Amino acid sequence: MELSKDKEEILNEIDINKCFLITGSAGTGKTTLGCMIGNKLSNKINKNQRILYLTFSNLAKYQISDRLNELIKKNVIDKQLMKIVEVNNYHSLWWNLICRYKGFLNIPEDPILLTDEELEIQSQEELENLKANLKIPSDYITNNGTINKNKKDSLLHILKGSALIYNDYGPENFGENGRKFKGKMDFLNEISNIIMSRNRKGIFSHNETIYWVNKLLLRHPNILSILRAKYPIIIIDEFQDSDIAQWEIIKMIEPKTLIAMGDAAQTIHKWRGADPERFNQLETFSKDIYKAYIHKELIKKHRSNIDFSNINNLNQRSLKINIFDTVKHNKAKYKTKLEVKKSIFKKLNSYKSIAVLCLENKQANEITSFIRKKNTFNSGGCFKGLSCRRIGSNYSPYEQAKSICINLINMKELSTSKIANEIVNKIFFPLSLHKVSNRSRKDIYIKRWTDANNVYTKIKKDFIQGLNLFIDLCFKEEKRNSYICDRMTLSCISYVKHKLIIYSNNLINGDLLEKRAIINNIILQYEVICKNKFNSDISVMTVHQSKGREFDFVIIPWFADIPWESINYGYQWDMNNDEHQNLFHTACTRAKKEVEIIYPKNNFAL
Ligand SMILES: Nc1ncnc2c1ncn2[C@@H]1O[C@H](COP(=O)(O)OP(=O)(O)OP(=O)(O)O)[C@@H](O)[C@H]1O
Repeated sequence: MELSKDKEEILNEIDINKCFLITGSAGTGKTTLGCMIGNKLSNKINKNQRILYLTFSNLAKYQISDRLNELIKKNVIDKQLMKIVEVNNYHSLWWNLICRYKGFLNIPEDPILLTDEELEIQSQEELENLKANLKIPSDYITNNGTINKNKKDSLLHILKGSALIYNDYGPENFGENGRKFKGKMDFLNEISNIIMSRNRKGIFSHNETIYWVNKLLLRHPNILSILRAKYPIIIIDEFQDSDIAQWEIIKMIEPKTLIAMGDAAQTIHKWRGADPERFNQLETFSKDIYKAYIHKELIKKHRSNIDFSNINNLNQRSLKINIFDTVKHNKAKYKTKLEVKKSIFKKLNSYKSIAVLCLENKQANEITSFIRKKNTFNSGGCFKGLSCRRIGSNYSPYEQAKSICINLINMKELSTSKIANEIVNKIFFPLSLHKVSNRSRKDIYIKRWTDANNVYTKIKKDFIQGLNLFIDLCFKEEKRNSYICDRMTLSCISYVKHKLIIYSNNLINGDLLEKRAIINNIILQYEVICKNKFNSDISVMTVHQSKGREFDFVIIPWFADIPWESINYGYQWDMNNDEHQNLFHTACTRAKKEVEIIYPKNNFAL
């Protein structure tokens, strides 16, 4: 890989005890450069230390691991780097710390993380209790005594954990979500107590983990020192999206060398506290700590020769439909889905990777089902069903299977029972296998726990039979979430199943490194097979989930200033809102070759 001059300069200058801010627009190679920086600094740490490559979400974590693998394959970086660099996201890092140091936090049980569904049920119940005890501020209650429908979501939102950090750092620092609670500190305090008592029983949601890590590090300087010693070098990707609480912890760790990378134009988490002001805060912080603070701007774009941030380079397709006419909204939706599928068919053979990027999950789910289904028309004729991946969905077997493999690589001990635990936890996360009492879960969860426990026991007794049971449960989960199991899904799961069986046979012989290499290979082959087998790689996701990814062809459906669902409900593109401008910019710049935007006549969002 040829290095542009700007990157060469950075790699020459990079050294320990320095703080770097590397900015650059989409596709200028920030993530790639982060991997190379890790490579350059790898000889500056000892064998017990790690370079922490920190990012935002699970999906972004996989992106970085993929990039590392790619660069190893191209011999740009050393393959030993996989063992030196720990790629992690904020949430997992916090969660690992809580699990490891639970005793210091007075958390008696083995802590468990609630699933989204569990958290929803739990917070609904807590909201009802608050209402029954007249603890909800009057402006949330309507004249007939019910909770205001529009405000209910924000109440549930703080009950799901955010109240703790709003209470600690001030709600005004957490974007639109937090600002709704400005001036309501007593109420936030009340909710924080509810959440804390839930946490003290060992039950958590991701949202409050950062609060506990903050307390842990403030109260136990020795733990902070351990962390500081373990991660002398921290590289942060997508720095523009970190919130104040995340930034405070990085400042506390105060790594010897800090490298932050970002692009203000891709700030898409303002609604929850992201702020490009972080760039200035980094500079201020670095002054007293580091030998040097260096800001570099990457200029050369590698992803594409076309500037997709320029509206003139986008193909715009107006649907012959006027939403305010006699036409039903459902018909508008149907036409959009049809248009998306038509575009995919047209480009299937020209482009290797195609992505449909939506504003919201619901839209992405509907489009996924439509693409996977066979569609027949009244006028005769039909569209056949196509395999496509729904990236970002919690239970997508494709992502599940891949994350299982990645987790296997990261496992310190490799034993059958570890693998069993890992697999079961992935699917039935967070139902802790030994700790869940019948009283602590509703019937449906007890049922799922029983299923999980069966897989666990089976895998320990007979690995292959256990895996079969696991695969069956994957399908069951897939159906529960009403995604159609298509050829791609089936093929992915059975491929991983097959490879895991081979892997289990290898468990008997070979050393740890060899085993890790085997799994590493599985992931690479898995990706290649999926792409080759289905000749085109079609994925559907939200724009948020597409962060850091790239595709030959990007389709943005329903780029309209009215919501997808109906004109009174749902989420709509609002290009007067700078966060939406950034989202649109992020979506368009995922493309390497072509972008197509589809919208109903007269409702183009720009
Ligand atoms: N020095 C280089 N030479 C050639 N190609 C490169 C180079 N650096 C990066 N690329 C390629 O350019 C593309 C974009 O790189 P990368 O994802 O690292 O950019 P980025 O700045 O992190 O993008 P984004 O901000 O959109 O996430 C990738 O396909 C990568 O392989």
